[in-house]
Amino acid sequence: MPDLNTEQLIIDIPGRADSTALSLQVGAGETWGVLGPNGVGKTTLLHTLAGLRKPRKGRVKLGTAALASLGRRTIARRLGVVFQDQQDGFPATVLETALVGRHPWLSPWQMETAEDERLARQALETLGVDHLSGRLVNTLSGGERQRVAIATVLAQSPDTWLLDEPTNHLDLHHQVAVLQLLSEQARSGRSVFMCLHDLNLAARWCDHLLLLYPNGEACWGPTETMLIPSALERLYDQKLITVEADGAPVFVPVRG
Ligand SMILES: Nc1ncnc2c1ncn2[C@@H]1O[C@H](COP(=O)(O)OP(=O)(O)OP(=O)(O)O)[C@@H](O)[C@H]1O
Repeated sequence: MPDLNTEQLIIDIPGRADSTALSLQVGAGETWGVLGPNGVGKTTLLHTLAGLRKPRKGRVKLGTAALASLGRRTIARRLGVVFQDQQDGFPATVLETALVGRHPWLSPWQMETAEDERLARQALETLGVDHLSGRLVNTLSGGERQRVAIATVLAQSPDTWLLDEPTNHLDLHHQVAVLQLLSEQARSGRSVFMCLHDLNLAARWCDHLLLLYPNGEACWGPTETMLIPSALERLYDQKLITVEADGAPVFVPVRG
């Protein structure tokens, strides 16, 4: 039984014709990458999968249940979302922010317990931002904020992770550390579905890819079947050179 699936899903982008209907089955243990050029609808898709936007057609299901039939708390226990450039509504410390990840597991008006704090601190430590726990999030660097956002979802402990550009703002070491963490989450039976701009990171870390083309076409499947240089060149309107490194293809843009 896939954790997250879509049935003939068409996302709603105002003023744009219907794109290819997406019937995706994101299984437990799988890591999916969504690739496509700017403005193609990656974020809109992620928001639709999170239940934050209504599909134009079709539906999203969590397990056997239609997402639209589930309450926000149930969804929040099962789906964790890392948004692109998350803006904080009010000033909060790093620890308070990570504790928000525990809220779906509390009953209304219940205060966080010592165990919630332990889990939040542990998540901050995993992302290497525990030394910042007393700092206001709005004083952090872009990469530090991104790691706090990921730690918050780690503290939430959902079955399914949805991430919009999780490597944004991260240096190379932290990009790899975050992708490694997401792979470990998948290995422990969770599912991971993320938008990525870096084709090579996606090729290396994702076992499934969804390609969204500007003309509304889409295709998806196991990564090795999606890494066809001509298809990737058409995706980005960019000539590529393919080389092999560490037993896997690496795509380098042609200069000029
Ligand atoms: N509320 C809205 N009203 C009108 N158009 C919108 C709205 N929200 C998004 N769009 C448009 O929908 C399209 C898809 O946007 P989306 O953010 O999903 O793209 P994306 O693939 O994530 O892009 P990027 O790679 O630049 O992050 C864009 O052309 C965007 O301008």
